[in-house]
Amino acid sequence: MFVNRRDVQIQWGDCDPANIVYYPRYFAMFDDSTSTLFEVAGFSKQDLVRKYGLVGIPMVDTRSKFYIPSTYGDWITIETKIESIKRSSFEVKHNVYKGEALAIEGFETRVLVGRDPVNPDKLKSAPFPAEMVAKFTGN
Ligand SMILES: CC(C)(COP(=O)(O)OP(=O)(O)OC[C@H]1O[C@@H](n2cnc3c(N)ncnc32)[C@H](O)[C@@H]1OP(=O)(O)O)[C@@H](O)C(=O)NCCC(=O)NCCSC(=O)c1ccc(O)cc1
Repeated sequence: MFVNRRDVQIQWGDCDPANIVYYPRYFAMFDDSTSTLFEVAGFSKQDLVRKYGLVGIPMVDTRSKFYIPSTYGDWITIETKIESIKRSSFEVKHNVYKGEALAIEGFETRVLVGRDPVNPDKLKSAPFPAEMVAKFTGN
């Protein structure tokens, strides 16, 4: 299974008056982590558009579980992987570590989409290309 890890330093502007990270900031970090996962796996946004004729990977379901708070100056490590792929939809898992400790779990269901051939103003789910499945899952 393909995994990407990135270290993120919490900034002053990420925090609320209680000096802990305001939770929507984690969702923005998770979005960056999913984009980075695709990029590092060799599927940049430009590749999705130009090579595969896709438009993007919109979110259809997401949630998180928060165990340990962080504040400005802290470093966290976000570990991201695709846990499963169906036809066009896939499950992304983010594990956030503070040192060795699991601080947050993030869950996403996303869908690979292209333009609807009938109405190009609309998005339409698209099957996962086999080479992308192989890279992310090892199958
Ligand atoms: C994504 C869609 C275009 C797919 O619609 P359709 O083309 O009609 O496909 P379907 O309804 O058949 O569903 C396709 C698959 O998604 C699955 N699906 C659809 N909705 C859901 C939900 N809510 N949960 C779980 N799975 C779902 C469905 O089971 C199908 O699975 P597969 O068997 O693996 O193919 C449509 O569901 C949609 O527009 N949903 C709203 C998406 C949205 O507004 N999200 C929030 C903002 S987008 C965003 O944040 C973003 C991030 C990154 C980007 O690059 C782009 C956008």
